[in-house]
Amino acid sequence: MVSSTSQILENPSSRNKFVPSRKLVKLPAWLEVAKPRLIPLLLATTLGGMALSEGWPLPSPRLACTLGGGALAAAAAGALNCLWEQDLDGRMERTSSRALPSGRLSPSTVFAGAISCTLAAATLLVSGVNCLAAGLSLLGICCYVLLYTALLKPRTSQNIVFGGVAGAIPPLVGAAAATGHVGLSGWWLFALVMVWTPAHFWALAILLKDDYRSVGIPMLPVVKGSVFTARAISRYGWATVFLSTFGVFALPDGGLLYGLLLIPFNGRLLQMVHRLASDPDDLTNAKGLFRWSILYMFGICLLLVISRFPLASQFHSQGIVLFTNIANTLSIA
Ligand code: HEM
Ligand SMILES: CC(C)=CCC/C(C)=C/CC/C(C)=C/COP(=O)(O)OP(=O)(O)O
Repeated sequence: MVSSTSQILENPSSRNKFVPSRKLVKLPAWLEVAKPRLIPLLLATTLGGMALSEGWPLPSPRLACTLGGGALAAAAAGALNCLWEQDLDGRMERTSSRALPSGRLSPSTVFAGAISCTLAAATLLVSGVNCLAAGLSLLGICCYVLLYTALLKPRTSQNIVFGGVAGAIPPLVGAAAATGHVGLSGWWLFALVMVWTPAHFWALAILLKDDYRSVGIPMLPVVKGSVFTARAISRYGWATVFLSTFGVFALPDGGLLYGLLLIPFNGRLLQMVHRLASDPDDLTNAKGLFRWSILYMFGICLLLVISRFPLASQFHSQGIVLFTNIANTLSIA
């Protein structure tokens, strides 16, 4: 049975289904504005950027400073986004109960918290990691708040395609923390998060298009409709699958295990993308893809880390020998 978006939004319990952890626990206002539910996946992609580097595994103090600094930077970015959009959030069903529009926090308090988190992040990253990691984190904050939130989101239906650069920066921070520079592998994961973002968010935007339409935000489903958006999601879904396979070569070791374990993740992603493209008006398809998009990206980052285990390296070496022997046998036959 297909529910309309307004029915979904009017019924708070069904709305919570779209943002899985929403129903888990009511967060204190000062924590809520930091958008903490995004941070684990942002840190997972940071870890992925590290695992792709020769510097893996990082010394524990540097690892802790990178993840702590990244979390503080993401919290600052989330708080500044909430500050910038407090009026808009107050007019949208999904966000109207947030701390600023509901008056549970004052703008000056949120601004002071955001600046404090930014300074703490910069201090932690400069002292415990390096200046490149700190600079990239500050760039991430600027891209999210200025490029996406202020400039692109209210103006173009491609806002999340270009604004997605903000969410793709954490892998670069991880690579910079591991080696002091960003190599091709780090840019590969940056590109993968970029092409993953449309499937992740446009699936949610289909569910929330009435909400976005009511406040004049030109998300793609509002401007072009669900059918057009589902087709666009399909293109980005295939691009994500295609690009994800290059992780076999981006990894310094263990690429073979990554490539094998990647198959079910990509199979499920294509299945969810195809289901949505075949019936864009069935909101359960959009909800399922949104949820899977998050698990998918967590899965990719987990595979990258697992691929750096010694056992994965052994599996890779033996696999190469096996393939070489098979190729030699076939060339002789
Ligand atoms: C411009 C790019 C992006 C946009 C517009 C976007 C948008 C959204 C929105 C609107 C939500 C629902 C939030 C809520 O109502 O509480 C959400 C949820 C989420 N996003 Fe994204 N997202 C983007 C990129 C990312 C990136 C790069 C990541 C991590 C790598 C990410 C991870 C998540 C997670 C984990 C959730 C679920 C949060 C929860 O469980 O409450 N998103 N996203
Ligand atoms: C390195 C670094 C700090 C990078 C920043 C990464 C970051 C915080 C990305 C967030 C992406 C995101 C969830 C956008 C949604 O904003 P929205 O305004 O569309 O969501 P909303 O409507 O729920 O407020």
